[in-house]
Amino acid sequence: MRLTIRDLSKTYPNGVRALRGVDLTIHTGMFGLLGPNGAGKSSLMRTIATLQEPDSGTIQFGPIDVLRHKTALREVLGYLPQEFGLYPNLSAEHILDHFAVLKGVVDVRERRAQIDVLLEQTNLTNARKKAVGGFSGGMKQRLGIAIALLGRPRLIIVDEPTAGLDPTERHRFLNLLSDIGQDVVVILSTHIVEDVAELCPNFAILAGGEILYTGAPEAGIAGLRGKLWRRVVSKAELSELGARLHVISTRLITGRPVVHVHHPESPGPEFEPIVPDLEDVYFYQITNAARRAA
Ligand SMILES: Nc1ncnc2c1ncn2[C@@H]1O[C@H](COP(=O)(O)OP(=O)(O)OP(=O)(O)O)[C@@H](O)[C@H]1O
Repeated sequence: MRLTIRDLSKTYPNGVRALRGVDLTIHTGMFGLLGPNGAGKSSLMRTIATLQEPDSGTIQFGPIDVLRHKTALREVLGYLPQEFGLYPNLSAEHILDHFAVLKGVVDVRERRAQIDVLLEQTNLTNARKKAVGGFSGGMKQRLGIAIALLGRPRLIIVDEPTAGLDPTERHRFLNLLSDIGQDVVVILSTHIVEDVAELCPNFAILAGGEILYTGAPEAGIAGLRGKLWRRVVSKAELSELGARLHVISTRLITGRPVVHVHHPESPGPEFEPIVPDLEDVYFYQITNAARRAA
């Protein structure tokens, strides 16, 4: 199954252009959608999930024309939104049962079987009878993904699922996602570059409602090889450097600013070459778009 998005645009009534001619082709497996706050990620996820209408454009999932046949899409969709509420007094098992009915899993035995498998997969079997009000953030997210997986969806959308999770829970969640993403389309929307680097064979960078890059992480990294340089600078030098060179990021390392610069050859003897990573790809694309717009 393939998800094809063409020329998708959305302007909210307050004039914010959240999506500007988005084109994306997403194949089976894990696909990362990276972007800063306000990039338009949730707007895109909600539109694919048929929860809001675009102004123009098309979305095709396999044989389904998503914007015309919303019910057909919903039947194959598992969606974990950025924020979701759960009745605190109900048990995980009870909540899953409730959502399974809503998803159309009407046969009791089939429902029980799916719930057992999902509780096991999300490591919640021991907590199945506990009220979810007492669940940790990680447990709630795992229950969220279990709910999203009910009814065996073919398209799974998870919107910023690891925000607020501690490293152990984050890894547990990411491992779970990568297990799921073998034979279905999984879109992981996030502003955490590491999540994409660890999991996604393909990804896109969205900013200001536009796709800035789409491809494999390694291809993005290869495109920067030999063109990135670093230097420790004084705080006073920062703005002068920024005016002269394409500074893609500034990090404080033990309190001293270290700049990463994009340049076809060494910008000077004080600079040393660096091996690019996905974070550099992300910052390069974001700053490049800002420079084009300036
Ligand atoms: N219902 C709405 N009405 C008006 N503006 C909106 C609405 N929803 C989102 N926006 C605006 O559209 C832009 C894109 O927002 P969106 O939530 O899609 O981005 P995002 O990439 O998911 O951001 P975040 O990572 O902060 O959740 C932002 O400027 C946001 O303020």
